[in-house]
Amino acid sequence: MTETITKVREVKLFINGKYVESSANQLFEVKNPATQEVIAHVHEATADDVDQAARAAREAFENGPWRTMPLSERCNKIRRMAEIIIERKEELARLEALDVGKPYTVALEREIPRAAHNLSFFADFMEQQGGEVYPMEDYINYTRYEPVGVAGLITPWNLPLMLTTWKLGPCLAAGNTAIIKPAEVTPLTVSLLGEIAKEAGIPDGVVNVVHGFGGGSTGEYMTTHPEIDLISFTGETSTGKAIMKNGADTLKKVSFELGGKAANIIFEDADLNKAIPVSIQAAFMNSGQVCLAGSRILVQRTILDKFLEQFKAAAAALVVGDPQNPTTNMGPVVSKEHYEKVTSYLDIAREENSTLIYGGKRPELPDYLNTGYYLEPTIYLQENPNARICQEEIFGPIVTIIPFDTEEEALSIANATDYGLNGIVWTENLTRAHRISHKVRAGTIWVNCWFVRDLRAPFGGFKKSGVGREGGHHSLEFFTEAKNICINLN
Ligand SMILES: NC(=O)C1=CN([C@@H]2O[C@H](COP(=O)(O)OP(=O)(O)OC[C@H]3O[C@@H](n4cnc5c(N)ncnc54)[C@H](O)[C@@H]3O)[C@@H](O)[C@H]2O)C=CC1
Ligand SMILES: O=C(O)/C=C/C=C(\O)C(=O)O
Repeated sequence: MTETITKVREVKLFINGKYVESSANQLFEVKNPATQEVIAHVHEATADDVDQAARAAREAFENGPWRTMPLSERCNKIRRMAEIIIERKEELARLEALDVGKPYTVALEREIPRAAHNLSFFADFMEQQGGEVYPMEDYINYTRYEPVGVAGLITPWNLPLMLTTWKLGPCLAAGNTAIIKPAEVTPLTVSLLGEIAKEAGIPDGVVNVVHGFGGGSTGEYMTTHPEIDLISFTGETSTGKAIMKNGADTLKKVSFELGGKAANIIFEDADLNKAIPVSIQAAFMNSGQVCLAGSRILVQRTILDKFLEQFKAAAAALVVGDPQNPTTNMGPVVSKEHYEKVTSYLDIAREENSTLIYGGKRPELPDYLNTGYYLEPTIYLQENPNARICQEEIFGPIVTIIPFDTEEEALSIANATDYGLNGIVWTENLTRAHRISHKVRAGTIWVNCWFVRDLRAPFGGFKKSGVGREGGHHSLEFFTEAKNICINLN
């Protein structure tokens, strides 16, 4: 292993253009999920530190040049951030693989480029925005979209740099200043965003990064701080509820992208040559730690045996191993706590009389990975769509296949969930594709594909999968205040 991988880093806060230490000298450890080795000592932001960050961000917003500089200048600096991310992409991908346990190749080829694109996309998109004009007989109204102020961006551990920049891009393009808090288990790549912003010429105080935990720690200090105007959050549904409650006293604007339990519906006329490999990705990409995962596979009974045979063979072909190895398809799950949660579903599945089709135990691995949080890609068959493994977000490499007979039954199972982030449909019948897409209650429906993203499109969840939408003008609306100006023409 290279020195970049094995060294233990000290990760500091980034406030007002400088790396600073925790004011209470509180540090916590971060471990490599593939080996349990300590990889970082991270400074935890106290209430005072969050206050410092909020003051710096407020000062940069009110009195700094950021929100008033020419739009092209602001957007050029954001695009420069994107370029720096690409210039540092191998380093960032190594860190993401080390911290999250995701395959290096996936981070390098997919997530880090997407992180850069999140920034450059919103810089370009912002520059293309027009306005609204409402003429009256003797008056004319026109609208301006002005930045809201100081934004708190709280992100999860599954796609750290990608999900943080997905919020940071529109936040900065609209002229806000930001305080970012990555998840405590995966702070490494996001901890570099402050210095990347500074190198790109973004003024001090505009991008601040704090580290720490959620309730009773940094996350809560942010959601209750009066100088933070809005919170954009991605993570668990119950955390979204806590943030909403904590943000109520200061009337924060909130946007939440929360959990999911997507139905991946495979009709008998599906092209299995396409459906199987994509469904494998949808089930096991990032060890199933994706809110968009197709974790409930609804298969029409007429093709069930064929599907099971091919799906099982494809799962068995996945290479589970060292995330840093370029041939690895699947690494460990992110942490001990999460491993315990995910593997508890093996017992639950057994108690619910689910049929184990594949996996269900630790894979055989080289000795140095023996302490890693590994689970084989695991497939269950379950006839009862109300079983816990069919209803709860496991967020790990466990997928459940649920048979159905008719289209109506498939729809009813697909919608019988508290979540509604996305759905997936496999059919060669165009009218059925549209019919099902209209009836599944979820924010994104992918037909004969999965995780295809156009950043202009709305992204977010129905029901308990979210509040608000991200993407294109939806993101910009969240990060701006609309102002109407009415001019008397006489
Ligand atoms: N995108 C998604 O849908 C994700 C869902 N999850 C689900 O959530 C479960 C727990 O994972 P966690 O990382 O613990 O997710 P989480 O929702 O608790 O954490 C996400 C972020 O929110 C922060 N946070 C937690 N509590 C907070 C609070 N009260 N106030 C402010 N910030 C707070 C965390 O420090 C982290 O930065 C997973 O097992 C998985 O089921 C986890 C990550 C992403
Ligand atoms: O493509 C995106 O913007 C987001 C993808 C995935 C998540 O939000 C998630 O897994 O949390």
